[in-house]
Amino acid sequence: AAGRNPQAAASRPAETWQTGSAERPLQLANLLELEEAAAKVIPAAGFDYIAGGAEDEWTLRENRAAFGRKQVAQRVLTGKVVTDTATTILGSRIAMPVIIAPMGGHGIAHVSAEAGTARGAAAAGTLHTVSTVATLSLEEAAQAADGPRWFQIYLTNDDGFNAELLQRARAAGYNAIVFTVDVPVGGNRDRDRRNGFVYPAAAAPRNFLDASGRPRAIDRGFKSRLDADSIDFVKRHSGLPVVVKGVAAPDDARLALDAGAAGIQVSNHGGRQLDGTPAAFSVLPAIADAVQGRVPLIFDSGVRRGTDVFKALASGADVVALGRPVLYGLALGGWQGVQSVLQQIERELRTVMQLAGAATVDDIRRTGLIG
Ligand SMILES: Cc1cc2nc3c(=O)[nH]c(=O)nc-3n(C[C@H](O)[C@H](O)[C@H](O)COP(=O)(O)O)c2cc1C
Ligand SMILES: O=C(O)C(=O)c1ccccc1
Repeated sequence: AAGRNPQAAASRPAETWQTGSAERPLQLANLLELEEAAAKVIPAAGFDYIAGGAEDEWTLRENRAAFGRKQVAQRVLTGKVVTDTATTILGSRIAMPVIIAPMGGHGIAHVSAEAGTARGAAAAGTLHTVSTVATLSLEEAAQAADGPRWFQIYLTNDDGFNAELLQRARAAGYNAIVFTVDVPVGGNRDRDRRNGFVYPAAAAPRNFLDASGRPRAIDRGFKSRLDADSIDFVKRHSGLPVVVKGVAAPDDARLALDAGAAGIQVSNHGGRQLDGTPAAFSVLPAIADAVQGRVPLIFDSGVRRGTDVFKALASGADVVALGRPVLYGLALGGWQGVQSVLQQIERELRTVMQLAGAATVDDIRRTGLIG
C-alpha cells in the first residue's frame, strides 16, 4: 500500500543514471555541509528524494531544531579522560555508539551502492542496516564486508515472500532484523510528486528478483495493517532479535515490548512520513521512560553532530543511527566517503565527551542535560 513503487522503474525505458562514482576520503568540517556538496553529484530528482521530507518539511526541520533546546553541561574538573567510544548493541561490539540507518536505493547515490556502505561501515568499526529496498540483494550486501550487519524488513502483502526474505537474511549472516512499522503508507512527499520520482533502473531493488530475474511480490505493495502479530511473524520466521523501528509514542513502545521486540528504534523516518509530528528527539525521553531499560533503544532522525549523539544517549538512547549523511558521503567518496562521515562524527563525539566529563559511553548515559 506504500505510495511509491520502486519497481515501476524496471518497466521504464533504459535510462542513464549518472551519479557518484568517486572513491576517496573526504575532508569534512562537519556533516551538515555535505548536503550541498552531494547535490552536485546526485541527479536532482534523486537528491530531492534523499534530502526531502513529507509535505511542508516542518518535522524534517524540527528534528534538527529540537536538539537546540537541550544543552550539555561543561565539566572540565572531573579528572576524567576519554578512554574509548566503543559499545555493544544486541551482542555486537562496535567502535562507536553510531550505526547506519536502513535506507533504500544506495545506487541512487553511488555506483557501488550498498557494497560501498558495507565496506565503509566495517572500516569505521560499526554496523549498517541493509534495507528491503536496497539496490543490491541482501546476499550481495552481506558479501561486501565482514562485521556485524542488520537487515531491515518492510512486510509486503505476500507472506510467503516475507518468510523467505527473513530466512534469506538469517542464512546470509545478519545479526538482527529491523522491522520498520512507520510506512503503512508512503509519506506524502511534495518534492517526489513534483519530480515524478520513481527509483531509477540503476537502483531497482534486487531483493525482489526471483532466480530467473523476474520481479516478485513488490507489485503486491507493503502491508498497511501492522500489529503485535506482525512482530511475532518477523520473530518466528527470522529466528533473530527483532528491533521495531518507527516508534514515536510511548504506547507503540509498550505494544512492541509486549509483542517481544528485542529493541526499539525511536524514529520519525527522518521527517519523511507524518509531517507535523514532534521531533524524534522530543519524544525520546517519554519512550525511554516507558521502556525502562528492558530492551536497548536505537535513536534516529536528525543526528548530524557529536553533540546530538551525546544528547540522545543522555536522553535514554543506547546508540544512534545516521541516515542521509551516509548517503552523501557514499555519493562523494564511495566506501571511503562513508568511513569519513563516521570518523567525523566519532571525532566530534570524543571532543564533546572530554568537555562534558564523560570518559565512556556509559558515562554519557549517566549524564543529565540542561533544559
Ligand atoms: C533516502 C532514504 C531512504 C530510506 N529508506 C528507508 C528504508 O528503506 N527503510 C527504513 O526503515 N527506513 C528508511 N529510511 C529512513 C531512515 O532509516 C532513517 O529513519 C532516517 O533517514 C533518519 O533520519 P536522518 O536522515 O535525518 O538521519 C530512509 C531514509 C532516507 C533518507
Ligand atoms: O523512502 C523511504 O523513506 C522509504 O522508506 C521507502 C519506502 C518504500 C519504498 C522505498 C523507500
